Amino acid sequence: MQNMASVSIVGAAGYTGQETLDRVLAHPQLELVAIGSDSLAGQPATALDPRLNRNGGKRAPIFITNDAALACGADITFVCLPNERAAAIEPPARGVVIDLSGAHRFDDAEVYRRWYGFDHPRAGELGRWSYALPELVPPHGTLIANPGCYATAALLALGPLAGAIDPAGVVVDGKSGMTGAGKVPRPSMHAGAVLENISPYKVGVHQHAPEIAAHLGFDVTFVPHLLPVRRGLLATCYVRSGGAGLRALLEAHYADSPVVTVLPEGATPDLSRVRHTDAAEIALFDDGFTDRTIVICAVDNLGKGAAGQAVQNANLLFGFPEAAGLRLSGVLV
Ligand SMILES: NC(=O)C1=CN([C@@H]2O[C@H](COP(=O)(O)OP(=O)(O)OC[C@H]3O[C@@H](n4cnc5c(N)ncnc54)[C@H](OP(=O)(O)O)[C@@H]3O)[C@@H](O)[C@H]2O)C=CC1
Ligand SMILES: CC(=O)N[C@@H](CCC(=O)OP(=O)(O)O)C(=O)O
Repeated sequence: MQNMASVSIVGAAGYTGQETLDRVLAHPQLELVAIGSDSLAGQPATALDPRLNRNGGKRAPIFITNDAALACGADITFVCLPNERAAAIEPPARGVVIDLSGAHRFDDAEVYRRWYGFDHPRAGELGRWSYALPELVPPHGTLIANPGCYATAALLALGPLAGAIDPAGVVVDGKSGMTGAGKVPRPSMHAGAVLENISPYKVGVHQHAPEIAAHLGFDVTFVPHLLPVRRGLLATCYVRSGGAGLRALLEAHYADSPVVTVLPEGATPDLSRVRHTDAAEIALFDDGFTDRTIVICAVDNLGKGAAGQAVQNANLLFGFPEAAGLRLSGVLV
C-alpha cells in the first residue's frame, strides 16, 4: 500500500472543486499535482482565491484546462463538473477517479433520461462505476460515484433502519443551503428570490429520490426546499417502525464512525454545528401523537454531502486513516 498519492481536481474552480482542493491541501498523504478550470486555465491559483499561495507560499499549481487535468496521470482524480459534462468524460486509464457529480450513480441509463433530463452519452460504460457512501456502501474498484448531498443525509438516517421499518409511506423532507445549486448564477438563486424565503422545488421529480430508493430498497416521497443560507442540509425522515428498537440500531451502526454522530435522546441536529465540517449528526424521536418515528440528519452539503465524502472515499481506497484531511474537530460558534 502506497504512503502518498498524487491528486488532480477537475472542475477545481466550482464550489465542490474548491472544497475538495481545501481538503487535499490539508491532507498529509495527498500531493496536489493539477487543478483544472476551463475559464481560469493558464492563471495562478490565486485567480480563484487570494488565500491560495498566501504569504508567498506556493500551495497550488497554476490552473490547466479540465481535459488536461483529467489526462495528467494522477493517482486520484476528483471530478467536480456539472452532471452532463461529467457524464461525457473518458475516465483516465490509470489511477482512481472519484466523480462528485450524479453522472455515474446509476447503472440504468433510463434514470438519466427521466430524472436528470439528458441522454447519457456513455450509457454502455455505467456498469464500470460503483456507488460509494463509506458508512453504508464502502468504496471498491477504481471508478467511484460519490453520492448526492440530500441522498447522503437521507441514507445515513435511514440506511441502518431499512430492514426494521415499514417500507410503505416513508417521507423525506430535505432542506439545503444555496451553495448546493453550484456557482453558476441562475434567476432562482438571485438574492431577491432566496433571502427571507424558503421554497420547495423539483417537488416529486428530484433526482435524489431514485438514488435514495436504490440504496434503501424501497421508494420514498422526497421533497427538497431551498433555505436562505449559504451551506448546510437537513433531511427530516418520517417512518413507521416495524417493532425493532430503531435508536439501538442507529447507535450500533455508527458506534465506531469518526464522521457520523447519533445524538443523545432529546438533542436535535443543528446546521450550525455541521456547517464547514465533514461531520453528520443524526437524531431520532418518537412522535408523541402518531405511531411514527422521526429521524433527522444534518450535514454540510459541501462537506459530508460532497468534498468531505469524496476525500473519505479516497482515504478508504488507499488505506489512509479514514478521517485524514477531513474537518471534524472544533466547537466553533
Ligand atoms: N454544490 C453541492 O453542494 C453539491 C454538488 N454536487 C455535484 O457536484 C458537481 C459540481 O457541483 P458544483 O461544484 O456545485 O458546481 P459549480 O457550478 O460550482 O462548478 C462547476 C465547475 O465545472 C466547470 N465546468 C466545466 N464545464 C462546464 C459547463 N459546461 N457548465 C458549467 N460549468 C462547467 C466550471 O467552470 P470552469 O471549468 O470554467 O472553472 C465550474 O468550475 C455537480 O454535478 C453537482 O451536482 C454534489 C453534491 C453536492
Ligand atoms: C440546492 C440545490 O439546488 N441542490 C442541488 C443538489 C446537488 C446535488 O447534490 O445533486 P446532484 O449531484 O445529483 O446533481 C439540487 O437540488 O439539485
